[in-house]
Amino acid sequence: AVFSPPGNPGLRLPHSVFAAAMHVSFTCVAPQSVDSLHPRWVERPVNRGSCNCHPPALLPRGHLHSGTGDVLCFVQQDRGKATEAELQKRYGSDDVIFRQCDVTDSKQLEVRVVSPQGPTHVAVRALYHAHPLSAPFKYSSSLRATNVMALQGKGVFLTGGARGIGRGMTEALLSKGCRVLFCDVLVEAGKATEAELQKKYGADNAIFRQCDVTDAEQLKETFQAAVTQFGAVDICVNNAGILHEGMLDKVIDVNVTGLIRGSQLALEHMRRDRGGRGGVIVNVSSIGGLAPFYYFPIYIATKHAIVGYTTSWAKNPRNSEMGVKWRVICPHSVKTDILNLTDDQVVDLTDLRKHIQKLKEDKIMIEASVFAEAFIQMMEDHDNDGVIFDVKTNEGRYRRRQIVDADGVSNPFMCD
Ligand SMILES: NC(=O)C1=CN([C@@H]2O[C@H](COP(=O)(O)OP(=O)(O)OC[C@H]3O[C@@H](n4cnc5c(N)ncnc54)[C@H](O)[C@@H]3O)[C@@H](O)[C@H]2O)C=CC1
Ligand SMILES: CCCCCC(=O)/C=C/C=C\C/C=C\C/C=C\CCCC(=O)O
Repeated sequence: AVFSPPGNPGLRLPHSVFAAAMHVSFTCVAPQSVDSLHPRWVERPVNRGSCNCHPPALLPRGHLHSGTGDVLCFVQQDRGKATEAELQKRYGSDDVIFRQCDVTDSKQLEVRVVSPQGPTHVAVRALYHAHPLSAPFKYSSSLRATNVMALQGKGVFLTGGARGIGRGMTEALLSKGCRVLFCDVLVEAGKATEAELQKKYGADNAIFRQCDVTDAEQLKETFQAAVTQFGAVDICVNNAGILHEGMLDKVIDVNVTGLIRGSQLALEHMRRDRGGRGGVIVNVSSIGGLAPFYYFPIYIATKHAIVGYTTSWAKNPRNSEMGVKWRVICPHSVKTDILNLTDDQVVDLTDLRKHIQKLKEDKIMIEASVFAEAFIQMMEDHDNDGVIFDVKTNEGRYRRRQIVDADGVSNPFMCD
């Protein structure tokens, strides 16, 4: 079942109704400028057996899927082999495979573009077609039976976005075509981030509002501002958090109460059974929400609370009726300002500093941008209820690790 879009008779796209019934997702990529005109793109046409068609060497790492076998085919044997070697080093030899194949030869395509991993993959018929406006243009259908959530055009509300992980996630979401209203108590940093992001993604798409998540009224107004701005909030990321063992009430107010209020606002707004259009609520916990660490017991307690709260909602049997998904993220260590700790903030700063130093030396501590890439993969991979993801250090990708419980925990996702 195929149709050709008006004005582009050479393109044959699968009919979406059939695609949904078969649990197969199809992607059509229409590069127009930078990447497509890059000389390497022209020289190295790629036909990936997954959902994008950019040359891998130019792709941000987060765009490459992991785990279940991407098959690349190139016409040129030597270039294909070099790319395979480069990608296998990064993603493992089972994950990326090169086959020489001319996609204009349908026999070759069917026979060669089959993963040796067998039955989970099927050969795809890819169409290779010169786009009249730019460089070679092609599309391929996905080898994977995953349900990809399109982020393009989604309205996002995110707390604690002026810097660090929140800023990283904001920028990553914008780069996927989301429109983000992010808030923070840090006005100067918030405005500076807003100015930078607006330059890149447009003034209507990246919006900063000053807001303290511990102030229920302010939080409600700021959430409402996002709804007004975007028409609806589809994704709510409760990320704001602090670490200070000397400030019991404040830490609980920000990390737990503020996050729960943010989740409640989002749930009420998104619920399909109450007129909303559904959505995803993402709460930022920590690896310290899953295990004890003696340096900051109060902080750890709040992060356990976040896991408990979010996973309890994730277990609600009415989630599909409400159209709301719950995600809890548990990073290990990400290079941000939260690391700039003073003596009164933790139990044993001298010892903790040694650990932090070691994490840096061992390259276990990751950049916020790398973390954000994996976050995007988690968001796009929409069939992942009950799955734990881990993020391989500084590789910016996640790997499905373990089904926790079929109807249980949504997505703790750990940077280990
Ligand atoms: N960096 C790391 O290694 C890890 C961080 N996390 C969590 O990630 C989240 C983000 O932290 P980072 O980016 O690392 O730290 P960060 O300190 O750079 O960012 C936190 C942001 O939240 C904002 N914020 C704090 N209190 C607020 C309030 N009352 N209202 C609104 N905004 C407020 C801060 O101003 C800041 O911009 C936090 O929830 C943190 O607990 C979790 C595990 C590891
Ligand atoms: C290992 C606890 C991680 C908690 C991460 C977190 O939510 C916030 C951390 C803020 C500052 C310190 C950052 C990282 C290092 C922390 C602990 C190192 C301990 C390593 C270990 O014992 O495995």
